[in-house]
Amino acid sequence: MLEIKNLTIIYPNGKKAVSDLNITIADGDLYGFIGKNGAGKTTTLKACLTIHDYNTGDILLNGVSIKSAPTECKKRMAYVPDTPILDPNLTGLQYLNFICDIYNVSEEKRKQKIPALSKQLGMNEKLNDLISSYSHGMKQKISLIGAFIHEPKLLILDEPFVGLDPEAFIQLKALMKALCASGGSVLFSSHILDVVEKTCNKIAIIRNGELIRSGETQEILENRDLENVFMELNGK
Ligand SMILES: Nc1ncnc2c1ncn2[C@@H]1O[C@H](COP(=O)(O)OP(=O)(O)OP(=O)(O)O)[C@@H](O)[C@H]1O
Repeated sequence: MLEIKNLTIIYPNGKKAVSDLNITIADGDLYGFIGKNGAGKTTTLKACLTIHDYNTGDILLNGVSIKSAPTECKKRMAYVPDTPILDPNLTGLQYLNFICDIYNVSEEKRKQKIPALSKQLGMNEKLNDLISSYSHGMKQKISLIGAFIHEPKLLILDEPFVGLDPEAFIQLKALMKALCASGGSVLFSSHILDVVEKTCNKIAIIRNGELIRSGETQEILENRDLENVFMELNGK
């Protein structure tokens, strides 16, 4: 379980990007995080990974502050940013083995998971190519494989569907659901409201750094579609 409690983040230039934010992601939750450009999604997600510091409030993973045990917490999480930064001089396979080394994934598990995930996301024939030769979507896919490969308890994804082809799009949704069904959880930001509405059991909506709605998808929708709810909550 991840608890974001009264989180406030102010950038050094004085910009308050996140203000007194509270979100709880329980085991099994597939949690969609939505808001307009600049609402504070990426800043919040990066804080969960200790990439960004926070001014007040706290973020707890299974009751432990990520600030007090950052390495332990990060071992249980995976993160794919909206634009993955990868070493262009590695092949896809070398990158995946590097990730497996960091997370202590056994040889046996690698042999099973690398081909399976690569096939699922359509990268099996590209693994021996250099990352420098990959398109944006391929970089996205290899990063996603690297995130799923060590079976994180919590997967955090920033705009994961951008740039994926339709098949990978469908497979990613299946992988996310499977992770949640096995007791893990996923928190992801997206501007694709249709996917959030149909995939997530919970949704949080942020505006100008403040949480304006969160909870069970069905309760938020109340028989409307998410586009209407989103527009209404944003005063449109
Ligand atoms: N390094 C920074 N220094 C100062 N302000 C920043 C910095 N990074 C982001 N911001 C500001 O913080 C606010 C939140 O930005 P953030 O990137 O978290 O938004 P977002 O919801 O992820 O947006 P998008 O949907 O466009 O990706 C914005 O007003 C943005 O301009």
